[in-house]
Amino acid sequence: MSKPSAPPPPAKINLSDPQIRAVVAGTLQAIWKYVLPYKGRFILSSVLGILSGLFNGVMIIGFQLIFSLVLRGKTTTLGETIKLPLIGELNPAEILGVSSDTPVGFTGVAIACAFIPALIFCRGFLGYLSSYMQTWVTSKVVYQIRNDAFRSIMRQSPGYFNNARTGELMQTVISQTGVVQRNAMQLIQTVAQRPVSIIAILIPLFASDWFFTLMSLVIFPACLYPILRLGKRVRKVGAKEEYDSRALMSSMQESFAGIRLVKAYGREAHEMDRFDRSNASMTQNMVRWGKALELIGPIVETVASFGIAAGLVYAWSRGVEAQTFFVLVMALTQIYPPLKELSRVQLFLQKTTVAAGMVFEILNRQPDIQDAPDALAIGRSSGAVTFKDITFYYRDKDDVKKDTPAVQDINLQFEPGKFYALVGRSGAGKSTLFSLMLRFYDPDAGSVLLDGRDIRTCTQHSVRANIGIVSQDTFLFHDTIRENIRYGRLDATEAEIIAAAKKAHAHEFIEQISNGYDAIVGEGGCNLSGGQRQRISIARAILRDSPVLLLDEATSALDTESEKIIQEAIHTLSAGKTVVAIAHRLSTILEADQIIVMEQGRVVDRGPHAELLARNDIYQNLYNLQYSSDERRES
Ligand SMILES: Nc1ncnc2c1ncn2[C@@H]1O[C@H](COP(=O)(O)OP(=O)(O)OP(=O)(O)O)[C@@H](O)[C@H]1O
Repeated sequence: MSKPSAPPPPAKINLSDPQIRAVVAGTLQAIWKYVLPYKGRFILSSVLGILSGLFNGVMIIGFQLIFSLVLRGKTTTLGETIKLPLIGELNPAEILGVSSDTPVGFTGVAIACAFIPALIFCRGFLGYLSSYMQTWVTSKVVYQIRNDAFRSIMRQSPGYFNNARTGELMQTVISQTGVVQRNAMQLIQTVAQRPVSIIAILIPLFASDWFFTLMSLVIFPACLYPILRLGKRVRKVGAKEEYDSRALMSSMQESFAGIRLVKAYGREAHEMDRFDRSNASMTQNMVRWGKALELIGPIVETVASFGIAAGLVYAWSRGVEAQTFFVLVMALTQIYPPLKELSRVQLFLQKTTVAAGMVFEILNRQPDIQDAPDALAIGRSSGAVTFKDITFYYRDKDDVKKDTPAVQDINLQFEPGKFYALVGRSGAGKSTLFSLMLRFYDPDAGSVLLDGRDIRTCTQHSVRANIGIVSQDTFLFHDTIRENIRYGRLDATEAEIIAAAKKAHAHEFIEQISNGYDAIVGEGGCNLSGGQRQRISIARAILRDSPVLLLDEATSALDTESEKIIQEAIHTLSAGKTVVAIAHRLSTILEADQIIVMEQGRVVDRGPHAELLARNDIYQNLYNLQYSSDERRES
């Protein structure tokens, strides 16, 4: 197992670079497409957010009014005018229609003070509604993105999975979409609401005392320098975290998938070390990211506090009233959180872009094999398969052809209902012919025909519906035996499933194990023997009942009893079908209507066993190496 090789972290995001700006804009546009179906709620959440931002201004004016009524001392009367930002002078006695010498009194103070929780509640409730709506929208968006990402991966042709790492794909679908959600939401809140909050606070502040406000805010540019420097560090580490978590997921997935190998070789400690290295690196980066991110806040606040200290000196020199100063300072502290968040916009943008980049790379990836626009959905074929002048090269992950073709100049005709055995040394190209027949790859030259029709002109689904496969590496899902058999035809009835199991000689052993058809087979079918797994996969293929059957015989010899049962099951399965078998058993070869001998990607001979044995050196060698022991065993 190699070290996880996730792609290197993307280059840092510098928004002054037009190319990067285009990438960021593209990413946001792509996300926006997903938001569009929920634009009503999205707009509502933004409006609520803006309202809660605007409410900050109302709160400041309200507080100024309350403090003026309460903090002027016990002798204050309702007739004393109060100066409010934006509104100007106001006489409470006139408004309330009472005499100007009416004292504010305890009742007045109590009523005024009761407005404080009311104002705070209103702002909080508006904020809550807006956040809830945003969570709703972003959750729906991420739900859709996650589904589409999984669909896009499932649509990819098998060649893609030769180079992709399962753990990385899983991490992208699950974690990166989560990162997109969290950061995109933060981004929306920050960009849509925070400026409104800041402006809503600034307006009454300037109206109240423009000089004081201006002086207090002058120091903010001074904050920018350390923030920019820190932002740079965070960006670097933030990008690496995504890379690390992909490596971690990959390492974990490989350890679990290969658990039997790990145990058999006693490599638990080695795997733990491997995991620990990735985990330690990720943790270290997360701590660094958190440290840098959290430092930004205190730095902003510390620098801003100098402004407050200077403001106090100014208030003393200008004789600003205590209540006015109190409200001014309170309002200024209200500005800092949204300003702090605004200073993080670039960081959230960075994280969103990096994560969304990975997700959209999967979403936008076109499968190598696609149905033609006018592809025909064919029905049940007669089972005639033709390979016409086929040459095919495998490609590496950069889509570069290998030097030598896997198969070359292949001309074969498989007639309906006949049985063909493919023989040849390892690497001769037998499995590649199966892959081409299933259209896992398109040939570089020539064509595969089903009932005389080029399979590239048919939908992949309809072609594959005509082909069944029983392979030596039987895959069973971690589910019941029943569901594993039903996978061959999802609408099969219970009776059909049992009938298929009977034909596959699986019914007897299924009945004997506890829970029968409801027994869980374990991951990859680990609760069953190799022979039992084979029989379930044969039952699945029987249920599929396709006119063409591809058989990849197990290389490892099963015990004679199991082998006999499986042979019988395959016999039943093969009846009336075109069968192409990669033969590892002499009995299969002897039964074949035609044996096809392959060598280095070419068909070098074909014919019945006796003829080939008499005339073909390659076949003789193969026979002596591979099959003569079967003959001895059988005799
Ligand atoms: N996914 C792949 N990517 C690149 N090369 C491949 C791939 N699969 C097979 N090959 C190469 O193509 C050639 C034919 O391989 P193929 O698997 O078809 O042989 P085979 O006859 O089925 O062998 P075996 O009996 O061992 O399964 C070999 O040289 C092999 O290395």
